[in-house]
Amino acid sequence: GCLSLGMLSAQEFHLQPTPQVYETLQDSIVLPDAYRFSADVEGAASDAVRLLGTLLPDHQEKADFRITVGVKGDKAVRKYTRLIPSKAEGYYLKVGKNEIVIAGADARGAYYGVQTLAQLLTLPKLPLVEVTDYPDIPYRGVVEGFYGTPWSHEARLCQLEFYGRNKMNVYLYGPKDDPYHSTPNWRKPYPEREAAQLKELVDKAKENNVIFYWAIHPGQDIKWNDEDRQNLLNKFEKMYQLGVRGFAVFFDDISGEGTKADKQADLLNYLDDHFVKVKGDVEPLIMCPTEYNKAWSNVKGGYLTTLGEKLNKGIQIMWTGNSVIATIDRETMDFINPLLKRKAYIWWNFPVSDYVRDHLLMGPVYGNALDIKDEMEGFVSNPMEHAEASKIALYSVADYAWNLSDYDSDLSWKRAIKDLMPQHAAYLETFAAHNSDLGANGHRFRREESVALQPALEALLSTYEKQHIIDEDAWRQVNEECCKIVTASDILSVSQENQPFIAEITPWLMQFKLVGQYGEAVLQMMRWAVTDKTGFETAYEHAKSLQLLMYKVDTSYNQNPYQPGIKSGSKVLLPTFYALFEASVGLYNQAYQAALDTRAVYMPYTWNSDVPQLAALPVLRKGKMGNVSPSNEVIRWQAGGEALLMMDQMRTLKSLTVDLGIADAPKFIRLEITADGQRWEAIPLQPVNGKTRFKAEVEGRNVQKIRLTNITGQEQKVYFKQFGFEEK
Ligand SMILES: CCCCCN1[C@H](CO)[C@@H](O)[C@@H](O)[C@@H]1CC(=O)NC
Repeated sequence: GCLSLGMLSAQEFHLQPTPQVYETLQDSIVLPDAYRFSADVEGAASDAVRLLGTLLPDHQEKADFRITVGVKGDKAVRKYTRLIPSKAEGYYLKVGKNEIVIAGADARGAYYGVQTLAQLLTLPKLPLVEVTDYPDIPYRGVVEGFYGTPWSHEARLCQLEFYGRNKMNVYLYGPKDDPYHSTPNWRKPYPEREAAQLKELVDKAKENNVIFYWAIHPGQDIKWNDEDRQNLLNKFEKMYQLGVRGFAVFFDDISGEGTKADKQADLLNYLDDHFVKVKGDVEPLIMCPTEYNKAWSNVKGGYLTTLGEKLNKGIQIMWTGNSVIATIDRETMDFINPLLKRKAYIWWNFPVSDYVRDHLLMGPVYGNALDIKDEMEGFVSNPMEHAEASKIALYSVADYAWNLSDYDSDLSWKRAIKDLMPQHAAYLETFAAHNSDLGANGHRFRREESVALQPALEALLSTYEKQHIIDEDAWRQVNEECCKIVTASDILSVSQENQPFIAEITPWLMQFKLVGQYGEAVLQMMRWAVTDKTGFETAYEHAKSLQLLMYKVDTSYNQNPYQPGIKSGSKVLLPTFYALFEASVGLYNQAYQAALDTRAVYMPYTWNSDVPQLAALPVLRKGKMGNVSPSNEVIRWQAGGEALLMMDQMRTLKSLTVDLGIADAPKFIRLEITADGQRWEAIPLQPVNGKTRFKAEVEGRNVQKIRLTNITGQEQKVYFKQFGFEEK
């Protein structure tokens, strides 16, 4: 089941999202167990009344305490009319000595007033308050629009409850890898089971006052003809019969015919005129353009202006910002709104991680401007495929979109963590603080990481590298944090507080613990590098073993074909420990005339050669790929000269490529592999591109070593352009 709201103490209590106006008197009441109730239960406040019913005991006619719930215009709240904000989804909430009043500007406003009361009721005593509240951004929520494993049905049900509690009113169903959402099966109705699940989601959304939008992604193969127009109408009709009352058409990430603005506009206007307007009880249509960010748009080409001019005014148009992954500011909105001739509906690509799948994005939501509440029609977040882990960011997106000017990213982040795991919040904060950056990525979008520890890490490293001395205060802080990391990882990994969440992050918890232990070992190495030879050597062995353990986690879990593996503390923490490892080994080697391997990152591959110019080339590993860094000089490869690539253990290969810059390499260089280090087998080099690149057929072969030998009996001049392989 989904998580219920944790009990918070009064002083750390904070309403979520932050209300526009919140007055609290220093007094509080104990809610009586009997109260008189007045509301138009059949009226617009029915959702609010139902939710209230789950929070309070049944009411009784004869009682002094009065609870009133209504929507502007209802008799029950007539006398509060001027206190109700005249803003969509606004509400007035009062907790007085003898009464509670919840008066909504509309149905959802009344519901949100009860959600706020629900939070107040988690306090030990109910404070006397007056809240006048409403959302800055009309549409706030989530677009499940990522590539990767779509969220499970259970995860979605939990999400919808979370949105209700956090006053998010939008969930857009659009998982890129759902075959019935996108090409080629968008024309087909959902099979029985999926249809039933969607209906359940629609009902759950309604229960939580969330508009469930079903999105279709037809652009890759849509034909601009009556047949496909009818196919789309039919599919929408099917979804309408399942209860869907919100529809979207996504034209993102497509190519070809489907990208034409005028055709897209005609289709959408048709759907608007012949479906949305005909039904009468369907939300305004949402569309995602093909040019959905500034970097990918060509204003002169007229795509955006065509949409802006042609699309019916009521249709909402999505936008991700100045690039696919970007924070949103005034300049962003000043660019796009005039082109669309309406306020853009922001599709914010965070915390989506489908382009950095080996990283979790658990850090604060920051960087979006606080002064643009009047420039956006909507603000929805595209999350990670990890539903529970995404809640930290989503909590803050809800906070931001409801009340921009009061938004505080760090306070919101801390509250999000407490909301997700009230009991183990401190441990989760340790984990989230160091698992927030994306690593290098094609979108060049980065996030801060290990912010609180950074000064100590920097002090420790610079002092040690420059003066070979230990900054004791920094050393202590870092050591304390490493200890917290190890503790937090273990406690979280067995926490029963939110098991679906722990299941999502377990591989990262394993890695995070190893990072903490590695830090501890490296700190010991620093301590003993020149003072305790055996102590250092033990710590060194331990650090090396931890490097191998981290490598094993990184190559065993989450082996997706995009960004395989499990990265943790990847931006600041681990790189600092690597640097301290190398520095301390350097000091030790100097102090004891030793030659310990200073390489910090576990490397399963070793390269050496008796060809002088080849010997020094570094070997690199990325996931399952290994390659020797190319050389851009002419290599004088002596007769019989060899180059050897050795694995730390037997490994199964998938492919191997060689390019020596000469077309007849097979005549000069023999390539051999061995599984046991004794028996070698020559593998023919087959031309790949008819030029100088060759591949060796090694698919499925178990290999311990790979050898390249100059068999011509005389020196050869070649280029070492490529020597790479991929493990299975
Ligand atoms: C080639 C696709 C690049 C951009 C794709 N972005 C997201 C980030 O990876 C991905 O989740 C996909 O759904 C989304 C498309 C998008 O941003 N649409 C407005």
